[in-house]
Amino acid sequence: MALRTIESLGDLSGRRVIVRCDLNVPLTDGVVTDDGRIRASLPTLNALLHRGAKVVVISHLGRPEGAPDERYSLRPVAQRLSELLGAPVAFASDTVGASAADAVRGLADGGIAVLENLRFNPGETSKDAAERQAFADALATFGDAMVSDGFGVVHRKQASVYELAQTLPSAAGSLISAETDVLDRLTERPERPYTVVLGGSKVSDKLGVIAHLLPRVDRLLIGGGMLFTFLAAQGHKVGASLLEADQLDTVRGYLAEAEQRGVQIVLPTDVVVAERFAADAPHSVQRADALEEGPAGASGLGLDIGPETAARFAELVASSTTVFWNGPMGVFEFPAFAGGTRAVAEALTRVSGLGVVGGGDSAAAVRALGFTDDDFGHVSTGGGASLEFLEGKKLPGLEVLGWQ
Ligand SMILES: Nc1ncnc2c1ncn2[C@@H]1O[C@H](COP(=O)(O)OP(=O)(O)O)[C@@H](O)[C@H]1O
Ligand SMILES: O=C(OP(=O)(O)O)[C@H](O)COP(=O)(O)O
Repeated sequence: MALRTIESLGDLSGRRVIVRCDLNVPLTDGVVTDDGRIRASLPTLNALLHRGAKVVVISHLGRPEGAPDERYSLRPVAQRLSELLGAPVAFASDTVGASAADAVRGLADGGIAVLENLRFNPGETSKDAAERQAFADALATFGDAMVSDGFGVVHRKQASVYELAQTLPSAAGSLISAETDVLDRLTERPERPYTVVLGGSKVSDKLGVIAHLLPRVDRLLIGGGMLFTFLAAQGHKVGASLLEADQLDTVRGYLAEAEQRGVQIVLPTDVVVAERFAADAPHSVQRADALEEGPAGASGLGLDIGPETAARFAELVASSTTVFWNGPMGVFEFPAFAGGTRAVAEALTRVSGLGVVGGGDSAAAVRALGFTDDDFGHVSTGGGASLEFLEGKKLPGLEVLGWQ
């Protein structure tokens, strides 16, 4: 069954419509540094505003732990949204309290408000379905209908993604429709060679998808934070680099299975190692199987794939017909550690078939490095969500909208 569309919700003029967006954008000192996910939300928001709906936007930002935390406030995001819409956007300083109720009550037809970060409330991410439902019920008092458009979060069974869509009449927005259309092409019959490139820092989330990707892909290139768990699994030292020590056996299992299936898992042969996590940290290129300790007893920190690896990855990406890439190859936010990410991004622009970059930080990375969305086959707003979609997994945030 296909996703329910906004049309299925009937006439929305004068009705309160809650829109679940993924406005989880990078911020530095309270300033939005990449507004890609806000821009991606505009088509649905504009469509609803033009129909005269009263639009109530909800989103998470970062991973606060169920309590207010000013560092993760959506206020700067509401400000940027207002600039992009060219219209005022009301902001509520809580999510289901008095400020939210006031903001929603004050909405005119065609007006819009953003409520504070959903994850300031423990019910949003609770493991307990009853707690999630109670939070969804509180949110539901602000809407007559709900549009789900936060593609980046459809793999999360969270109150605003799942229970809320069951509680109110609900439908998918145009971003979710567009994302599923493209990713479907990668799941059904990807043209081969099909390569997946993995990196980033959400290592434990992403190691899990490898088991399901192995039967589907021809090549898996491993960079970013997760490469060190692979190196450690092969018995190499990784200094103070990111490491999931309890995943070593699992990773050894992946390496054995890949060999059996004839899938190439390509690991870095060199790594850029820094003395500390800082833009100006002294650094050097080291062999991946012999990462040296840092000076004065300090352990070295692997912050990027090395130039030899970057060239190899670029060659393997550019010679593939279908590529999905999630997760920067290194700490691209620091220019000294952006080389691997730049090389893979450039190679992805040369893919003859479909080259997709997915993930909040990955999309931000390619834009920060000077690429535009038009340079790629598709830029997805979801990293983990795309990966789980490509695994063929049933995603709660899509199933609840009628997807099968
Ligand atoms: N070797 C590394 N060590 C620490 N962090 C890394 C490393 N490589 C990449 N990163 C970080 O990974 C982050 C992005 O990871 P992630 O959130 O998983 O990607 P996405 O949002 O695209 O799914 C970036 O902020 C980047 O600095
Ligand atoms: O940034 C996100 O995912 P991504 O890093 O996988 O692209 C989404 O906003 C989901 O956030 P979460 O991984 O904290 O649930």
